[in-house]
Amino acid sequence: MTAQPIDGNALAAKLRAHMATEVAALAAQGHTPGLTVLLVGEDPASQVYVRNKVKACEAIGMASRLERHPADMSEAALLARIQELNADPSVHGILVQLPLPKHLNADLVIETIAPEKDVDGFHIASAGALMVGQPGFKPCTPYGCMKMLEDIGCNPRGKHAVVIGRSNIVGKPMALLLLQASATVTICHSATPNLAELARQADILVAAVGRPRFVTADMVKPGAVVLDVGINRLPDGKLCGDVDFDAVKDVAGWITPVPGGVGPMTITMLLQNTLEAAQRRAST
Ligand SMILES: Nc1nc(=O)c2c([nH]1)NC[C@@H]1CN(c3ccc(C(=O)N[C@@H](CCC(=O)O)C(=O)O)cc3)C=[N+]21
Repeated sequence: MTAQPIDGNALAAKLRAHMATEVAALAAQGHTPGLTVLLVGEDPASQVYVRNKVKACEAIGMASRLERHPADMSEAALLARIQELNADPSVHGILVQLPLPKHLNADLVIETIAPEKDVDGFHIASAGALMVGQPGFKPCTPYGCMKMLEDIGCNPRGKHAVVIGRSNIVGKPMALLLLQASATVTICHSATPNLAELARQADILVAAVGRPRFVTADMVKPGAVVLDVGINRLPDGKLCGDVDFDAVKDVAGWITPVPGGVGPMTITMLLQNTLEAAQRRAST
């Protein structure tokens, strides 16, 4: 059996084309959706990601601003800048690129973003809303994974979903979204003794571990949907997921590649959240 690839670039393009029409409608009313990305320091990977986000905004007609700040920016200055952006009506979404330099308290920085502009979905208010099923911004990577399931016609209801990883930005919100969609959810992590055995029971397997090719073919149930959230840079410079794609593709029913899978969907859902922030603002 050969798995069908889930083309994140194609789905992203389809969703972005639809969003572009909504952006144009808002712009015509004088509410061009605006995203401001704050980059502190010069981490080379962050530079690339941030540029991709800004380009993606511009491609669908959104206004995006990239603010670069020096690596030694003080916490007080960063918090003050976020407060200014909170008060700026032309800014609908604020994204502070992570990781931040060590001297900055990332939790405090994120909690300073106004929840209605938290398009990353990282604020405690967004996490809490997701936890109790109230409206709020969903973290972009798990949100994008849910869109991919929808696109291939995979309804999680009654399925066993296994999430490997328990981070606040992927594993935990992914599990909550799957639970909300009525899956039976298992979360595995580094202290799970029978991780391979649990993974093998998954109808939907989400790998968010951060270790290249962690999920091997023997950990996958034949026909399962495998979503690979990992973006690992190998010593040769190539990108590689958390799933051993070449082996797992012969077992799974569906599989996301890396690159070209979940990554482009993460950026797409950032655009979606920014669009929603602008729509809410325009209707008040
Ligand atoms: N506040 C904040 N929000 C984030 O969403 C955030 C962040 N900080 N810090 C860094 C990570 C990383 N991240 C990626 C998103 C898309 C791709 C992506 O589209 N990757 C392409 C490949 C790009 C390449 O070739 O390098 C793909 O998978 O096809 C990658 C990485 C968002 N992050």
